[in-house]
Amino acid sequence: MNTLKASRISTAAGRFAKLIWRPSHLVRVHASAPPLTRQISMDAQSVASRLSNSGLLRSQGLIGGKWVDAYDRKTLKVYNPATGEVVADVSCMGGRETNDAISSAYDAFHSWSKLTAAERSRFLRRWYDLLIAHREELGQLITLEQGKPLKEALGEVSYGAGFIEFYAEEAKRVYGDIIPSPLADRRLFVLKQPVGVVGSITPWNFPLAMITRKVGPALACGCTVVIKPSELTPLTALAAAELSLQAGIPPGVVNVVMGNAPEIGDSLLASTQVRKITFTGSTAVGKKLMTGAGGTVKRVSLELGGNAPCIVFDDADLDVAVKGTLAAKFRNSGQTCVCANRVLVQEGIYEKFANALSKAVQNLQVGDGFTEGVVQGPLINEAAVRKVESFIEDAISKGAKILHGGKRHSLGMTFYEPTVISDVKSEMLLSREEVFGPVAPLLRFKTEDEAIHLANDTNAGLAAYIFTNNMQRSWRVSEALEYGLVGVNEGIISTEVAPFGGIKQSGLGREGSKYGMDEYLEVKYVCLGNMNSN
Ligand SMILES: NC(=O)c1ccc[n+]([C@@H]2O[C@H](COP(=O)([O-])OP(=O)(O)OC[C@H]3O[C@@H](n4cnc5c(N)ncnc54)[C@H](O)[C@@H]3O)[C@@H](O)[C@H]2O)c1
Ligand SMILES: O=CCCC(=O)O
Repeated sequence: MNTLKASRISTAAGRFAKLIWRPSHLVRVHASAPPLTRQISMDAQSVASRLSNSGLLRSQGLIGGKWVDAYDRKTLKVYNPATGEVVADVSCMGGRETNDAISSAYDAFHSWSKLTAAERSRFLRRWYDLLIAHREELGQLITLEQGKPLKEALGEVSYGAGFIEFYAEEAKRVYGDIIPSPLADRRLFVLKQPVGVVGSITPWNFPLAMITRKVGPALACGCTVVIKPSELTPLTALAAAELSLQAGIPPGVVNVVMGNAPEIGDSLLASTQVRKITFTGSTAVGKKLMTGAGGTVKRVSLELGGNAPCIVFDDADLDVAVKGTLAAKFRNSGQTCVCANRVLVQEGIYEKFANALSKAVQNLQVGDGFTEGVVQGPLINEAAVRKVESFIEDAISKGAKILHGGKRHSLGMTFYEPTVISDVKSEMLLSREEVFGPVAPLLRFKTEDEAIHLANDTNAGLAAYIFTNNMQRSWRVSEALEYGLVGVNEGIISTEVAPFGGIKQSGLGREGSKYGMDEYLEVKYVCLGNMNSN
């Protein structure tokens, strides 16, 4: 049995919370409440049995406030990627269950949207409190089905719950407008109203936060939701949904279906009752959904893949650049959409930076996310490892050199060695596509203009990072980068209070912050005429 130290975080001071990544973990730190530390001991099996006793290990879908099996009783298996063991059999649903979930959400919309903002806010706040009260179980569940180290998983729970807290507050700030009328006998108003039923489709890499980032603002605005989590990681979504019921959120406001993804997606797209699709995942699936939404002219928000450049200039502080790159690249074993995908290094600092990064990467401990000290978990599945292998083979065949790692880890399963690879060129797969694994490819550049050109030479436009001590350069380059998010001398920039989203083929719309509310609101213009009559 492993002994593990988990950081426990107070629920106070949420607004001042920020995400940080230390080589050893990702946690959300609260300004006024230092984390307490306590010992917990566990292995995957004892975690599963404890979760089962807590009532949070659910295996059925949630439709209209009831836990239901797939109508044909089919199930699908959820695996622990660190061990290959089956964690649970969950309902494998399809179109019929999705249609019922949509009807439940549609019925619930009429009453939920009519609550006062303060009432919806209180429901969300109670949900947030429960997510935080069950932080440890939720963190364990994330590690169990997704594989990330427990400390990172606990960080995700705080981050994910933060969206519910933030939007509990934001619910009360949906303001309309009064427009000065061009005609004396008219008054012009703008109302903001909820979009309606929202279909929310999410990936496996952040099993909680990618859901709460959508559902928080949707519920705050008065919308109801049908959630379709990834089939690889449905357990966290189901546990969060169970807590939404415990928070008193009325039946039908939150529904969860999972199983046959294309069938569920098609039902959501075809329904005229679903007024919006919000999707986080690959660009390929996002494009399909965007096309499909055209049939019923639904609103669409898309958070898609990235190809983040991390630019290290000669004038950067070497330690800051190495620490920031390590954080931006190796968080969740390289499996985040904002992970640095290409590290562009100016020629004057290239050798020093390559050596320092390789040295730092040697210290990243790989293993089961429940083992103390582990900072790199397994990749999600065999296909993910094969993708990394093929990208490395492609790069080596075209002249790149491995500085550290470069192969499967001796632990087997889907563990891959944290890798630094130099002499990467822009025509290699590592530069063209998202590797989604623990590989830092180093590319050399000479001038600022060349770095900007290389960085923008992609269809993606999600996150970019710059390391420089020159203030003017940091402004110039931030403005020139065709990306939705830019980190300057910082490798972890996500927080619920700031807008998150991409441009170009990385997506449409923003999540988090006050801007995240607009995605779930319609603007209605009301003209009040004949004002001069008695
Ligand atoms: N921009 C962001 O905020 C963000 C965040 C996390 C992940 N991502 C991206 O997600 C990708 C990794 O996640 P993934 O492998 O789960 O992506 P994916 O596109 O394969 O799957 C995402 C979700 O879509 C569902 N899906 C697949 N086919 C579908 C269909 N035809 N109709 C409806 N739903 C369908 C999946 O079951 C899953 O729930 C990466 O490209 C990553 O960059 C982006
Ligand atoms: O993988 C995408 C989300 C990562 C984040 O929110 O920082």
